Amino acid sequence: MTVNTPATPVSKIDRTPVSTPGGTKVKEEKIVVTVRLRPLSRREQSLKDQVAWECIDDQTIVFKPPPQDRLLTPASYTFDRIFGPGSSTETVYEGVKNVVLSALMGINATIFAYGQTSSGKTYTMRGITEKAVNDIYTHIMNTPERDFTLKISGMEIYNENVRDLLNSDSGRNLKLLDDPEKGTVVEKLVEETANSDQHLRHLISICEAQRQVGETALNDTSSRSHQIIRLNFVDLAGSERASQTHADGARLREGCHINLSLMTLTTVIRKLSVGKRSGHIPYRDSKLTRILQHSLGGNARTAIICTLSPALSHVEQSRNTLSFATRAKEVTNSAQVNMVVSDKQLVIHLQKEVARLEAELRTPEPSARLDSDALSKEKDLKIHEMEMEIEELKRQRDFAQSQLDVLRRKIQEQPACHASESPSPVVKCLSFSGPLSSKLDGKELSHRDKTRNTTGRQTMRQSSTAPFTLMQEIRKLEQLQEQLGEEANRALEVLQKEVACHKQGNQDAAETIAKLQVEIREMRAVKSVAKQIEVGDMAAANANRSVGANLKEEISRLHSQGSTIANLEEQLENVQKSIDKLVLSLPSNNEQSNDATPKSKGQLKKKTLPLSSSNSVNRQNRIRSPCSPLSSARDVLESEIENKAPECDDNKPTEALPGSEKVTPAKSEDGGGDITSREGTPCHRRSSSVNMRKMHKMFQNAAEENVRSIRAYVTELKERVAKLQYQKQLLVCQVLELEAAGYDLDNESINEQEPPVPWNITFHDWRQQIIQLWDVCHVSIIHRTQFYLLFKGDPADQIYMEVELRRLTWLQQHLAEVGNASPAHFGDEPTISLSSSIRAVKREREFLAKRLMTRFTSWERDALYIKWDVPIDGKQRKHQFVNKLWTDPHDAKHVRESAEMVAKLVGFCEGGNVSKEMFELNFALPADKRTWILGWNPISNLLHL
Ligand SMILES: Nc1ncnc2c1ncn2[C@@H]1O[C@H](COP(=O)(O)OP(=O)(O)OP(=O)(O)O)[C@@H](O)[C@H]1O
Repeated sequence: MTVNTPATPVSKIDRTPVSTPGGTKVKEEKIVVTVRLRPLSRREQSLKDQVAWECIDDQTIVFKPPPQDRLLTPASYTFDRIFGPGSSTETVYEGVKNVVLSALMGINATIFAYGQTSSGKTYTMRGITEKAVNDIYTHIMNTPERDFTLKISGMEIYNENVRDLLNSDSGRNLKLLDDPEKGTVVEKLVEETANSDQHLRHLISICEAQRQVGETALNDTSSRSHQIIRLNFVDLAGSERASQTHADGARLREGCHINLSLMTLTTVIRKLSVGKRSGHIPYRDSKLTRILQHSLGGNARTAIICTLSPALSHVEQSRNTLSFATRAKEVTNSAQVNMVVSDKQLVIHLQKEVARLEAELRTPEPSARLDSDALSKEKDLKIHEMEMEIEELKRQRDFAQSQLDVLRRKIQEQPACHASESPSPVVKCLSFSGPLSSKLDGKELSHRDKTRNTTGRQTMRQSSTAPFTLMQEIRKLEQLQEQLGEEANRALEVLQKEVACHKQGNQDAAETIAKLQVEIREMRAVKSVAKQIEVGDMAAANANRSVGANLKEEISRLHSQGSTIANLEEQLENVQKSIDKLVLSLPSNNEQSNDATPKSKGQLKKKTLPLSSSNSVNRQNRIRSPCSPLSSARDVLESEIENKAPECDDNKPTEALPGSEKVTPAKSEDGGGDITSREGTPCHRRSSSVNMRKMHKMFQNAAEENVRSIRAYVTELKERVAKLQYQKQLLVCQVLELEAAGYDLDNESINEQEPPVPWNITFHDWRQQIIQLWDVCHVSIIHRTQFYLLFKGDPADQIYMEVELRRLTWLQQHLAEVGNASPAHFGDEPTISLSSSIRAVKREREFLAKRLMTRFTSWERDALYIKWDVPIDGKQRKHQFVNKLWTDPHDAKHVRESAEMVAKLVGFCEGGNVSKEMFELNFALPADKRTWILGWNPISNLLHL
């Protein structure tokens, strides 16, 4: 519920304090956070769910796990007020009443309910609204000396579209505009004047009736949109898990939007809770946070009512809600009295304002200077914002990764039979089937190695999960993938708008733009196909069939999706290329230099480099996703190995970029032409002193800059989609291996599992196996070097280690089968034989010998020969030297030193400029033997050996 004081725009008062009877003192205060625990619902009771929460006093709520759930730890939380299952809505209202009533003193006030679906938000907000209307009208009646005009507007945000609840004819997607005076406004939103409390109630009931409501498994009348009644009453849609709501089709899509905007709300709250050092606050990432901006850390008093279900089955969601509430407690708002002025005061104030504007018009120069200062500040701000955005993206990625690790650990700790409802982590399990040859090319794995191998495999098999857990994993990953898809769509929408802006007055780029638009359209088409497949199949999988049968279906379904997703990646790649081309072809790059100090040719060239907002982003742009058939990693590797000057110089200062001077383009939500300012930036006064030409140029620069940031975003998305796809593939392989190992997929019973082996032990075990397999399979020594230096035991690397071990084991088996026979063929492509591998390694050594001559001085070489026991007067010492590298897999020191030496020779910096993701993991199912054998990028090809 948000109550804005009518009449004077808030932002104006923010900038220009006037003396008012209430004063303009800014009062800093924390958001009021209360929690309401509802009783067990009938549905929960019928499912024999248990109460897991207890309100031990007015401010403390405690999680009490039932005795049988020993793994769950008790926890206690404290808030401004806690309302137990027996509390009436009237009592809950008392907890927030002060905030509501402050609206009558001229202060913006917002009350909103937050909680998972079916936790009681609508139930609570209805009551709060009713009570607030009563109190507001009581106050109006008791203050006859003043005239009150009460206006009401109602909107809902449904699937990121804003809809007017009081005017159903206004269309399904109202635009959000950045009004320099009022902040974010919803275009064409109807404001009705309420004549009486009855009329107000009637208008509120119209809003209620218009709102999107749908049935889910958890709530028969689940709100599918966020409702904001500006008077205003905010009722958010609840966060939800598809696994629990059994949502599919439209419901699932709604759920994604709901979760996305709630995620942004959470991010905003989290950042605000850290205080000033949190930097950029991503209000603009969702319409909900954009509209509620004033209520979140701004000029408003805000109360949040967090609603909880007491059920044990929802404990995780309840904990999330409470952690949101804990963060929210730390957020400080700066509420101030907006406007309680008499007409006389208003006239005086307006006269002063007119005088000030007249003075400004008479002296245009200083004001122009002011503008330019403001612009330069904005430029810095924009750069800072972008850096923060990148930080945030990285944080999200790391967070996802750490979540994955936590889940992994959890599943290892839990007996698999507990995994039925809770989300299951991706469990890495390897179980090898089929006979493995231990004899290759005269090299035998020692008895110790064989034992170790067996132990390792047993360990991996013990950590195998039950099939149904794997299936849940697949589902979860698919949901994540769909969310990413939605994000990609949003990025593309923004991109399309930017492209539309470029169209004007940028004829050279017209062709590229047209192509880009076609690509964007195509990409959307691909995505929707992918989505249809997913949604349709998820519904099918919901049928109550045996887990084994479902798993098999999942596998064939994932197979059928493979090409669609590859297509999607390809399209993303194309979009990215076109953006690059577009940026390169922008005429303003040259125009801008006319304005500034003349620059050298080299500097001008740098200006056309694609995207250089940060080193890491640039690097990502050069990275191909791990499981993609396309690879730009190849380019990276080439440039690094050959020490070519890279095309993009990450370290160049951003001053070289066009568009670093910042004014956010004047545009509305759909790319229209209003002149606007960005949130958090000072508003621009319209003044005759503004140099239109300069403005135009700045707008164009800002638009270009946006295109660049979108490009970075697309890159990030691409990487995330790829990783997800990769994890999915891994799961499928696990299922196949379970099957191959004779696991009865139709039988859900799970063998007793032994305690999990700590990752560091597993890591050393796997790495040793990998090193030995490299040796017996004669794997590229450059590849060994890269791999060895990159993967040093970080739990996040488990997936790479696993794939490598899996691939090498297969390769070992394959080489044992083909032996020294001439290369077998799969289709038209020759595959690897032992002799071809040996030849390839030999060529690599020759290449390294050459590098030895160019990379080291003769003095350094002599020192190396002594260290590596190469006779000082021997022949072909360089060859003798390189032939000693990577020859003893059992000597850890030798392995490490070999890796370091090869890294120096080829120019890899340890842990530095080589990214893990650059490994082109053509992770294919064992059935597709060709790609499986080729596995990692055949590095010798890159070196043209
Ligand atoms: N405090 C309460 N006491 C009794 N019943 C409640 C309480 N809170 C909620 N309920 C009941 O629980 C059900 C779900 O509540 P409600 O629709 O308000 O949830 P919600 O959080 O708004 O869900 P959604 O996000 O799906 O819209 C309703 O039937 C409602 O009547």
